[in-house]
Amino acid sequence: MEIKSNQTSPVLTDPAPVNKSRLGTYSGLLPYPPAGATFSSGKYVKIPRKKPGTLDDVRSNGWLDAMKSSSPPRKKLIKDFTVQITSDDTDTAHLSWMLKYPSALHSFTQITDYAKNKKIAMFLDYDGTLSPIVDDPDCALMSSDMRSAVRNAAKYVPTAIISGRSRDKVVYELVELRELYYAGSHGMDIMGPVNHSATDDHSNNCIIRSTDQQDKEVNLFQPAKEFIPMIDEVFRTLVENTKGIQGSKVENHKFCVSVHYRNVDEKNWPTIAQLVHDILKNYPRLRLTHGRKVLEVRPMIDWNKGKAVEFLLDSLGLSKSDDVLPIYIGDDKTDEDAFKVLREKCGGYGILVSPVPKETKAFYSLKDPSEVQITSMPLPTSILYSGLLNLMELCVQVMKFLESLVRWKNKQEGA
Ligand SMILES: O=P(O)(O)OC[C@H]1O[C@H](O[C@H]2O[C@H](CO)[C@@H](O)[C@H](O)[C@H]2O)[C@H](O)[C@@H](O)[C@@H]1O
Repeated sequence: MEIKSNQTSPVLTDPAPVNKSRLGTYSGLLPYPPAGATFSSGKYVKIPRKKPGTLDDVRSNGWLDAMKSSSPPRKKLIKDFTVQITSDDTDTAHLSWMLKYPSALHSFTQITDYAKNKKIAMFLDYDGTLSPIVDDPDCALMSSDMRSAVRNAAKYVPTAIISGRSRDKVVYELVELRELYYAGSHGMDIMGPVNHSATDDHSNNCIIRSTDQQDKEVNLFQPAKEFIPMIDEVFRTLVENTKGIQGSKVENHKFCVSVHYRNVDEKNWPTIAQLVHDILKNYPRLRLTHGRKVLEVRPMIDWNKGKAVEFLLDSLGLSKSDDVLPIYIGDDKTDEDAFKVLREKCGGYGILVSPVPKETKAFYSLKDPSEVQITSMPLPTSILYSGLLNLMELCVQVMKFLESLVRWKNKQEGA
């Protein structure tokens, strides 16, 4: 991947035709459909509001369906999961899914055989991968064992965390490991290594040469920098307007905003969806994506976790060789962009962390292995146990994978 020196921005920040000359072509960026709008610079209380829409808006554009399918409510999942595991149909469906996306742990030898004589680069998502999905996003902590596993992996292979959260939150509050590279806000805020052989990267105005806390030279890449005031404005509007919706939570990730509805009564989902929809009408340069019980508002730029992987591989000097094996572990829709890049462009492996079969661009999967144990328990106990296991076990599998990798690397280097 090359950064062209004659460009001012790698990002499609303004789709209006008059600004086309500002559009960069970072790694073949393609424009999003024109939105033809300008930045609103007013304070959130002064935003000229378009007429609020009707709930039909969010029904007809599919938002509600996407919200309902964005990870089933935990109790329902556990119940279905527990009841269904005795069913032959589910077993068959699951087995055929596992044939398509085999367990990364069971296939570990196959992976390492392929990795022999290659440089591995490890990319990890945070929520649902390194920490279990919990009701309160502020309580999604990674265990100290997981932290050690990630730290050890980073001793052997360059390791980066690519999260939807703000980079600062992930680095300073959640992960706290200085030896990693980080991309926050779904890849729109990257702190990565300086690739001295890439001579022209610093001429791109989205890249700022900086130093990290250990005074190490780093590159800061923020392709949506000009959206910061807009995102802040939308954040404050959303906080204000969702005040009355019990259980809702809005997070500001600097380059994107998350509107959580995990703890909102399902009968109020249409209201929260419509509210976000109405606000977005005032910001045609922002778009919405769906995560796990979360609506994510982000700039309409052609940048995602997949592009972030490409950018980091390039920064690491690992983008142009066949002897590189990038591995990406993630659980969410936004991770699919990275799985796709690995599968189609980088010759790497995506690993999907999921308790249920899902369509994915990943190559391998990591799934809760505890279902066999819990069938033998009486139903209420099994529901309780599977709840606890479900929360923790997926992350434990990720940890086991990282530990296996470290043991293998260790052995290789000792050999
Ligand atoms: O890319 P990620 O690191 O996976 O971040 C995606 C979102 O993760 C967080 O929300 C999700 O996890 C929460 C804690 O388990 C959960 O309560 C929520 O329902 C999930 O959507 C984070 O709070 C979001 O801002 C991220 O976008």
